[in-house]
Amino acid sequence: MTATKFHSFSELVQDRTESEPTVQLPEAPPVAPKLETQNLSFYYGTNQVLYDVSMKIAPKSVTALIGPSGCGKSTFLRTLNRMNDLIEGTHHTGTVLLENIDLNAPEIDVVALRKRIGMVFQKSTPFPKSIFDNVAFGPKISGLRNKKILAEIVEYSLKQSALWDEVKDRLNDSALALSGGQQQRLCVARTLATQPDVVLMDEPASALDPASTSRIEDLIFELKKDYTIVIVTHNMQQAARISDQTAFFYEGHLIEMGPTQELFTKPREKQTENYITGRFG
Ligand SMILES: Nc1ncnc2c1ncn2[C@@H]1O[C@H](COP(=O)(O)OP(=O)(O)OP(=O)(O)O)[C@@H](O)[C@H]1O
Repeated sequence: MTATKFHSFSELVQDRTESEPTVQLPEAPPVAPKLETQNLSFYYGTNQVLYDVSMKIAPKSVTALIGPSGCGKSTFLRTLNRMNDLIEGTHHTGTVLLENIDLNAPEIDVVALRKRIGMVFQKSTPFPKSIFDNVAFGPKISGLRNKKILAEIVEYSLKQSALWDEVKDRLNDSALALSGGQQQRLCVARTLATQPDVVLMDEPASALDPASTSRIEDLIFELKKDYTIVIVTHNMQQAARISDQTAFFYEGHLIEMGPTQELFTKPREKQTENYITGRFG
């Protein structure tokens, strides 16, 4: 009887590689980014506030932008749907791409662009109109007049923004009678009514009480099934709770970006670590 020869694990691996050619599994195809910035710099007059920011944002994900006050998070967010165009004396260098299309190319229709990349602001700003008319506003100014379709869009958008059950019996009441948290969800509905693929949110919960904040966070989590979401937040716990990836900005530079859990537990850069451990900011 021949004695069995025991191998160490590394020998076994070696034996195997020597005797059989290894089969390379094909790599999973990379997901094309929904949005991408390449070497994006931004200036208010001569004041440069973003420096060579290159970022890729995956579709149907939540990306949180964090960093101390004044580091350029909101400015960066606004470059993603050209909201900065509305501020006089600004300019940028570098490129912003939506599905590989240059957003700043001369042929881009900015109004159409802002429908595809909608925005929700820090303070909810419903119009002094009915709940229905607030949500129907975008489709109406796009020329939609069919009442049945408008009603469907309003219902769909209010359902997606988790407000429908609370308002379905009073769609003709003034939007200004809603609570702060409801008004913010109404503003989300108003944005969704224009059927965007991307929703940008600039501190959407900062003016809300904890219960309303939690509803907005749940809503963001639900919305990422259908939309790509980029959110500016001062609240690191919020970023950790709701985002798939987090980007840390400091003094206009993108210091680090990665999967949220990794960035919060194993930051690669010292500045990120100092910020998330509360040493500054
Ligand atoms: N409209 C503007 N005109 C001139 N400078 C501006 C304007 N908006 C922002 N800035 C400047 O650009 C820099 C970045 O501001 P930004 O608001 O993008 O930062 P932030 O990280 O979002 O800050 P915060 O967290 O306080 O909102 C700051 O120095 C700010 O003063």
